[in-house]
Amino acid sequence: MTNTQSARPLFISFDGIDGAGKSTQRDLLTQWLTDMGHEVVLCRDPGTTEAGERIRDLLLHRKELELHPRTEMLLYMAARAQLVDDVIRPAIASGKTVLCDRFLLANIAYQGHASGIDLEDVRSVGKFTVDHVMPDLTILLDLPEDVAFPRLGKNLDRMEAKGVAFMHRVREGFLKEAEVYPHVAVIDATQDIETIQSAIRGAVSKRLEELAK
Ligand SMILES: Nc1ncnc2c1ncn2[C@@H]1O[C@H](COP(=O)(O)OP(=O)(O)O)[C@@H](O)[C@H]1O
Ligand SMILES: Cc1cn([C@H]2C[C@H](O)[C@@H](COP(=O)(O)OP(=O)(O)O)O2)c(=O)[nH]c1=O
Repeated sequence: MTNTQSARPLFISFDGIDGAGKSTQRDLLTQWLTDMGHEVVLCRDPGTTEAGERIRDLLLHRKELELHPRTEMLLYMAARAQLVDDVIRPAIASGKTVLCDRFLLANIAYQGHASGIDLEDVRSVGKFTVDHVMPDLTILLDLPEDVAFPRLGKNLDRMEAKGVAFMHRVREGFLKEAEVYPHVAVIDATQDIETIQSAIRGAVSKRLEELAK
């Protein structure tokens, strides 16, 4: 692979159930991509923009507010629309590589598969929301909920507080979606941090090669 090919800008999202190790792996991948010549922009969904961070606070930390599943789904979408327009699209346009903690796939798994919103509704609002900006690659960190849950500590946010049975449905949802959602690499996240990172680097290299063709 030439340097030009390896530094081709990419949009990569990380997903998986809570406690899967997304932030740990994203930080390690940032280092590797930076060494390869990528200018990396980090973001999180929901969040990153000022509006998005306020929506995130409402969604995850204002647990006293009752949110209907449709409201919740739309708030995640609203935060994402702002993130796409303010951060992701401009970063891609200026040749930067974007690593995003979660993206549309999480909406489909959490609010669709696990909370019961019609999947076609989530997909169609999602299509409108991302407005053609989709990840080149989604890293899906897969592990059983009873391994991930104890990693979460005591202060559970609104989604984590839904419990282990909910996380089981989220995991099943992610795995089903991996068969239809574009360019998902499912990585066994029960392994040690270095082994997972090397599997992720393998998936990124493979995708870079495909895109260079
Ligand atoms: N492969 C792993 N094995 C064991 N513990 C891990 C692994 N990856 C991450 N952790 C730990 O699990 C916790 C959650 O990891 P984090 O990267 O914050 O996950 P997420 O961003 O998916 O919530 C952290 O304490 C982290 O050190
Ligand atoms: C993007 C997105 C996230 N979520 C949930 C998944 C997580 O529980 C939560 C975001 O938290 P997360 O990204 O796991 O951050 P942290 O590591 O700080 O807890 O929001 C949805 O339910 N739908 C969505 O569309």
